[in-house]
Amino acid sequence: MENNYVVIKCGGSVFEQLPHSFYQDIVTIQEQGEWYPIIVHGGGPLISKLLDQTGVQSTFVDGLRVTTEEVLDVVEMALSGAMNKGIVRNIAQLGGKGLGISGVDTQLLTAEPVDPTGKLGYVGKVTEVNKDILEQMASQGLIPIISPIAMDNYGQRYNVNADMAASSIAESLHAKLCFISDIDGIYEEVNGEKHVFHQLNEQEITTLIERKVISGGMIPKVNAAIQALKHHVREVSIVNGMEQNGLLQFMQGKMIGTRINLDKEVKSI
Ligand SMILES: Nc1ncnc2c1ncn2[C@@H]1O[C@H](COP(=O)(O)OP(=O)(O)O)[C@@H](O)[C@H]1O
Ligand SMILES: CC(=O)N[C@@H](CCC(=O)OP(=O)(O)O)C(=O)O
Repeated sequence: MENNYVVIKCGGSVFEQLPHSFYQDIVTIQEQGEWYPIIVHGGGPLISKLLDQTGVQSTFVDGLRVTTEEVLDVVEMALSGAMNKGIVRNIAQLGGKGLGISGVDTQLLTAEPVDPTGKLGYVGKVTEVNKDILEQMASQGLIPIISPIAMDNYGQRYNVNADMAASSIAESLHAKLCFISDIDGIYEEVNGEKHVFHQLNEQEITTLIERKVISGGMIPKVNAAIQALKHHVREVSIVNGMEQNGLLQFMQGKMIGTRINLDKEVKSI
């Protein structure tokens, strides 16, 4: 029988504001034993801050950071260093056993360039996940905390968007996937007021991207969600990390944030 995994993607947008209860929810899920939590984190704002401090400009194409070797150094330092170990510490303070690794360790994530013409530089997309190592960690009561740096077979590093890394990992484990971000869900502004969509399907998402209602960092997130649902991921939602017990509500199947579906109907899981 297949194990039950939940991949929790923790966005850099919300990292600084995450309440204590967010980490407690993860430790609780792990202790209850029915689901194995796996954390994948971003850290876009920290990378941008460090690049600013070193005088290197960041440019984004459809939410993906154009990445030179110089940018890669900063990305790896920020993600596999400060961000990763910060989350490990927060989990440890609650008695959880977080093990922080990047996609480079144990060749967890193999990647190739997203854009073969080279316009995005060293931005990778995951071609293979070494899921055995995640299964071993989970079975030993460890919570994997993954920084989305990947490597190809020649040792070249890649900067992988954390939403895309989370979706590839969730696909390999046929997991549930929860994107923790800084918004109550995908919204549209109508007369200056934010209207949150509780559910969206692929067609609706395509229209919202064309209408530029969905933009920036939300583009890789929704594309990763759709990709995941097409490849064995059981359920995908975008949830505000500041929502008290938002993650537990997601696990209980409650309607929270924006639930993404391939078609109109919500499938029963
Ligand atoms: N339609 C939309 N609904 C909600 N957020 C959106 C939308 N379009 C763009 N965004 C932006 O996407 C951001 C979340 O993506 P991102 O900054 O990559 O966050 P994270 O670090 O959590 O992955 C929101 O803070 C918001 O600025
Ligand atoms: C290729 C690419 O864009 N990589 C991202 C990796 C970090 C990330 O995805 O962080 P968030 O989850 O906070 O957005 C970046 O360089 O910002």
